[in-house]
Amino acid sequence: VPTFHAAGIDNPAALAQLDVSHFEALGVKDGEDRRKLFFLVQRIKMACDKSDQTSSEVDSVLAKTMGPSLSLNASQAVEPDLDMIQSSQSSSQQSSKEHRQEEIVPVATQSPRPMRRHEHSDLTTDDDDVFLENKASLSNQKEENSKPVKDSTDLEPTAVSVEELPANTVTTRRTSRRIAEQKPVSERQSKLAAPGKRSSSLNRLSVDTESKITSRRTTGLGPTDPRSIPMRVNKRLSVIPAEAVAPMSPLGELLADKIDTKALSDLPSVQLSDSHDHLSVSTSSSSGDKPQASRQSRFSRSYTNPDIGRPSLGGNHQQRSSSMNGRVSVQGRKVDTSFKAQIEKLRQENIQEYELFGKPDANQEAYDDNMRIRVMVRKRPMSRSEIVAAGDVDVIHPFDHGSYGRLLVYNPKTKVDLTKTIEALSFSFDNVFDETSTNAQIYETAIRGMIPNLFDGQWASIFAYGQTGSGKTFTMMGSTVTGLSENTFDPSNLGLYYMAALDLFQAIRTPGFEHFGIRASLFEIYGGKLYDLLNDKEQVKCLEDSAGRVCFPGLTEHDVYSADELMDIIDQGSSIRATGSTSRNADSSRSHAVLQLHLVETTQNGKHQSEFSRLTFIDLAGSERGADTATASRATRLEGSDINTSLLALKEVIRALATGDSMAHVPFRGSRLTQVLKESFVGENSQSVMIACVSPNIGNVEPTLNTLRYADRVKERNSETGELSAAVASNMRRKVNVRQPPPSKINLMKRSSSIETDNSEMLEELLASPKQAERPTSVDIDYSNLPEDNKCRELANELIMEHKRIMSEMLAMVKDEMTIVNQADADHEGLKEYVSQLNAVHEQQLSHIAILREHLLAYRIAQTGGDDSFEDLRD
Ligand SMILES: Nc1ncnc2c1ncn2[C@@H]1O[C@H](COP(=O)(O)OP(=O)(O)OP(=O)(O)O)[C@@H](O)[C@H]1O
Repeated sequence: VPTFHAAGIDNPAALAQLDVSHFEALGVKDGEDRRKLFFLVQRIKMACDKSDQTSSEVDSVLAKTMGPSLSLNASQAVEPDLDMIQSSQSSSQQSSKEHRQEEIVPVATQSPRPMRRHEHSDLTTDDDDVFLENKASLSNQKEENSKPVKDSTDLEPTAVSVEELPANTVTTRRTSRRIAEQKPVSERQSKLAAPGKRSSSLNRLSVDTESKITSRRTTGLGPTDPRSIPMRVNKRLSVIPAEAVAPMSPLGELLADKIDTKALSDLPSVQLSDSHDHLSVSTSSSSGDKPQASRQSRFSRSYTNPDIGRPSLGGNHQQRSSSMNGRVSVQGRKVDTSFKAQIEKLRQENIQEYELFGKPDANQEAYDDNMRIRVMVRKRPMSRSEIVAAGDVDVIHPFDHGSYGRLLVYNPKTKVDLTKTIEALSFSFDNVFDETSTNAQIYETAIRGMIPNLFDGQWASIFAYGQTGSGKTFTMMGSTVTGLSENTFDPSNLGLYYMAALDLFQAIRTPGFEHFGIRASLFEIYGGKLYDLLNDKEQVKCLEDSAGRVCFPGLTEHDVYSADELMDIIDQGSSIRATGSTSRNADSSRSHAVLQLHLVETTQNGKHQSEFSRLTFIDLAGSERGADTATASRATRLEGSDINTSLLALKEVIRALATGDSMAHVPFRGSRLTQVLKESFVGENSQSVMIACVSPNIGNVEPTLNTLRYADRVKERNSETGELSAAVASNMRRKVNVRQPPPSKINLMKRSSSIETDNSEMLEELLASPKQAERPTSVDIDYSNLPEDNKCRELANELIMEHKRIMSEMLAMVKDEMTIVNQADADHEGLKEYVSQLNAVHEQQLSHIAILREHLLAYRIAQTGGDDSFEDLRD
């Protein structure tokens, strides 16, 4: 701080002009310190830009951020206020009586109005003290009060004669009559205190040094008018050395240590910003689903249009300009207050910060191929119709931080006073992809690494989730349904189906792996029923055998011998997939499409083929909101309800998978979708990738947020730091457990410049990596060898942990239930949907309770040796 002062940066406005690029020159080497300075400067700018506020607010911001010691030039901050008071006083004295009547409204009838500049004085009152200290004057007032007041024109202003006051006193302009009128004393005084309270920020740099001011009536009464109201005034810091007031804040000390005086003094002289926009730090949170404490983003800011809902700046503005040595010119400029302009400004700031502090290290290990569940978000480009309809306002801002990806959503808000603001909500995922990303990049990042694991007997599944029209089918199928159309062939945007098939066929042609073959089946789940898309939409059953394995009697499996052949049959099947129209997508997929690629192994005698592993792609139906289908037919709305139920169940299943909860208790029966996918999840080393697709335009911000919250629930990364939640972190990686020697070398086809990695290296690494310790699940623990006490303790711990987990699940479900019940309440037409949704919720709740009861009973049995009257309620 002294360094700043020495360098001539002696007021907050000047400090605000320090650009982040200066910090390094100032010798602030540490990235974290630069980040803090960056925020400090933003906040100072914010305060400076609030052009109808006094400079004291800037001091307040500084005081909050760095401690009072930064009020280097507090005297400067005071002077303008006194000037203002004086000028307002003199103008008051000269003004007409009518004018006074207009301005000075009796307290009792005073209506709320914007505070005038002269009222931002430093007055605070302490009701009790004033009351005690001024009994005499109060009794005089009572006498005065007892005199009838004829009408408001009787009121005369009590203005303070500034000339007669000592320096450093602050005055207020009020009528003694007004003060004394009708109100009890304490009430009056609290009214009087209001300006001081409202401008409490002005007092932040003050010390409680008492002085009295003496008011006198401008007309008739002498300087020692007994009716004058003495008040406690906070004397400004200008007369007190800053160091004497408060110790330097830790950040202030830090900066004082780190800033290089010489470098600072070499800085070019700074100019004041003339920006109108008001930058404020938003405390908004990104997700309604979970605790919000960690949700505030360091990028989260909001802009407010300063010109709406504010009193006119007028002369006060001029005052501010002069108080800043005349270097501010903030009047008369047209400010673009549109959402687009505000978002653009935020975007630039966030890019700047990302460049400085968030960019990943080039050497940073970005991808972990052994991640069990990977959640990624893909933003699609703006479509032409969106550009026309929404004016090209892009609200999604992805940032790649290497080991995780972050995404800001600029959520537009219009307040009741019509002020337009942007709230930036932050989310973190394993990876985020911007609108320039290609299917090839997504494949390379998340899917290619899973292919060798299939030859290890592991199952894998890939989901595309998102609002209708957000790009799920584009991601799965490619740029033109199959990606194979000659007209629009784009090798980087071939579908994930196709790219995976290329790798698989390449692998099974490798010598030593000829005994493997590929079969494909394609079906859709529509309205809780399964239809075979490769067999004229014949209905297929989904049954569980006695061993709990899910089978699909009637589902056709087709031998395929090349990627192109596979795409041909997918193309045929997709053409009969159920689609419908919603208000958002004229060709919306109304079903979940499931493509299963079975890796089959021929037995040694060559007669039998058995399934060795499976790669499943699920192109989920659009995650509809009620609003999307509000104008659609009843059948469409019923479809929507079924889709919602299955997606809800899927979320819970994937979450259970991510946290490593015992698969035995996962509510697979919550929906047909999860029942069908059970087999893909239960393998302890199975891997899943969720690709959440989002539309970038401002009109879709609400469904986009819903998609992100859905995806976020799976891993619950810290929205700001990207850190994984404890539950997920311990179960994040698959346990490498090679049962089958993988292909010694898979020569993967090179399809485009962006896919050139050879998987053989990855496989070798995988083989070399030590086998991870098995993490027993609750059902795996063998308690028989533990001493009784330990066993009980273990079980009690388990019970408590499980109880906590289930409580949080239940809370999330209650939220979902609230949405469901409110919808039903608002729309009695949709009762059938409501009943089916409620049923699904109950099924899940019951399954949670069953799990908890199991733990409870296990504990009780261990505790009592089985001799317990505890009722088994599970049935
Ligand atoms: N990454 C992208 N690049 C270019 N165009 C895209 C991209 N993603 C989607 N699109 C285009 O957006 C439109 C909608 O995409 P798509 O049909 O894949 O949405 P969807 O999420 O599958 O919708 P629904 O759930 O209703 O089936 C299509 O015209 C598609 O070509």
